[in-house]
Amino acid sequence: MAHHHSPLDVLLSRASTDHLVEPPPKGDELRTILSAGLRAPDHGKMRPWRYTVVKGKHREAFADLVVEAMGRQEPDAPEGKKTKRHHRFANMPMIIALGMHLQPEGKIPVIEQEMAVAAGAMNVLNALHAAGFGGMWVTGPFCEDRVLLESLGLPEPHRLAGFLFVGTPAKHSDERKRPEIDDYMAVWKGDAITFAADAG
Ligand SMILES: Cc1cc2nc3c(=O)[nH]c(=O)nc-3n(C[C@H](O)[C@H](O)[C@H](O)COP(=O)(O)O)c2cc1C
Repeated sequence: MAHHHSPLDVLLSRASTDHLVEPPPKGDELRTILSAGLRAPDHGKMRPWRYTVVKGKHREAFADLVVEAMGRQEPDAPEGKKTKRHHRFANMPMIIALGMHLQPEGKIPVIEQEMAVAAGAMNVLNALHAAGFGGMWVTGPFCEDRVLLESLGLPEPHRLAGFLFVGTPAKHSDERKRPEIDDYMAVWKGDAITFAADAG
C-alpha cells in the first residue's frame, strides 16, 4: 500500500492512468483528497477552485451533456468519436470537473488564478495516488461550452480547466520512462545558461 512509502516516493511514483475501475474515493476520503487541492498556492486568496463531482447513476446523463457540448463545439466530429467519448464519460468510476471561479476585474492576473486551479489539480492527483487511487486530467473543446459549464455550476466568468477521471487503477501501470532531471535544471552562476533539454 502507498502508506508504506515516504511522501517523496509517492510524488515520484505518480503516473496518470485512465484504466480505472471501482471504487472511487467516497465520503470523507473524497473530501480529504479534494482538501489537498485547496492547499495550492493562491495569490490574493482568490480561492478559485470549484470541484463538481459526477458519479454513480448520474454519469449517463452527464455523458449525454458532454456529447451534446461536443456537437456544438466540434460539429464535424465523427459519430464514432462521440460514441467513444460517451462511453468513456459514462463508465469512469468518477469524474471531477475542475471549475475555475475567475475574477477578471480582480487585482490578481487571471493567469495566476488559473495557475492556482492547476496547482490544486496536481495536488488532487497526488493525493489520489497517495491514497491508493488513480486519476487522469483530460480536456477538449467541449470544456469551452457554456451550456455544459452552466450545468456544472460554472456560469460566467467561471471557466473549466478540464476533468479528472478518478477511480482505482485497474492494474499496475508499466513504469514509463521519465526525462532526466539534469536536462531540465541548471544552477545559475552568473554566466549564460542553456538547458540540455533545449539542445539540438
Ligand atoms: C491541462 C491538461 C489537459 C490534458 N488533456 C488531455 C486529454 O484531453 N487527453 C489525454 O490523453 N491527455 C491529456 N492530458 C495529459 C494526461 O493528463 C497525462 O498527463 C498524460 O497522459 C501523461 O501522463 P503522466 O501524467 O503520467 O505523465 C492533459 C494534461 C493536462 C495538464
